[in-house]
Amino acid sequence: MAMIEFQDVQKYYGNFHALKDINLKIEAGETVVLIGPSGSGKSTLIRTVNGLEPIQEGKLIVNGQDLANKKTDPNRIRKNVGMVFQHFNLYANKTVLENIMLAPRIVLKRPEQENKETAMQLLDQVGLRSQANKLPAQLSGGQQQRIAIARSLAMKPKCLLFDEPTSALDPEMIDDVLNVMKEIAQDSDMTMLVVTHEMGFAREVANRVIFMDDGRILEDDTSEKFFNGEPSNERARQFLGKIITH
Ligand SMILES: Nc1ncnc2c1ncn2[C@@H]1O[C@H](COP(=O)(O)OP(=O)(O)OP(=O)(O)O)[C@@H](O)[C@H]1O
Repeated sequence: MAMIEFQDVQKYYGNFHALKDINLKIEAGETVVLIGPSGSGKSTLIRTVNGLEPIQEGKLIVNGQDLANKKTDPNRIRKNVGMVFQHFNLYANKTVLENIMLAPRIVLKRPEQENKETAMQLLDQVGLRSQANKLPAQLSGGQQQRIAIARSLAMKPKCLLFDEPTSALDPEMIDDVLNVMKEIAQDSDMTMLVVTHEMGFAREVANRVIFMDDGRILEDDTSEKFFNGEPSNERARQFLGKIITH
């Protein structure tokens, strides 16, 4: 069974039709990059996957559960589906270590010693062990985002969603975050769905590239075909031309 499956999904904000006829299947272990112009529905789509935005029509099956079914508890989905946001969303008054240990302690009831060991291993993985006792505000944006990724990984999710994880960062911080994401994609069997404008990452790391415009998926290709061939959709071609020349 696919990790994520949209079947004829429609999403409205009031009268505004934000996601139109979405059909999409993402298999476990895939790394999929979602691109498209501002306002095309990328964030909305990714936020439906862990129930942050409800859908109005269709089926959305994530890790075997249908989010369109009112009986499905989004918290059960979120145990297995982590999310990394543009603005990190760390707890400002808790240390780095506490940020990472909090959800496993409360949600998974992970024993304290094991929880701490896992958190320290994750800090090693993102290169920030020495920052364990700092508060988020004492770190750079790039460091905070790597902590946010470690925090998501601490729940041992099957799937990670990234919503423009580098777009709030100074250019010199971006590669550190992308490198952590690349390692996760290459060294684990995590399913990753990433909204990003970083085409180098898309080209190098993604299996698939999905192009959205005006609430619709207009192109869904292997990254090889998307970047080396030509997207068959005219708007996708124009978009690609613009971002690669700028
Ligand atoms: N909470 C909301 N209420 C009403 N309209 C919304 C809401 N969130 C998003 N929208 C609208 O839905 C459309 C899609 O927005 P979304 O944020 O998903 O696009 P996006 O492709 O992620 O854009 P960007 O690249 O600028 O972040 C936009 O027209 C936006 O104004």
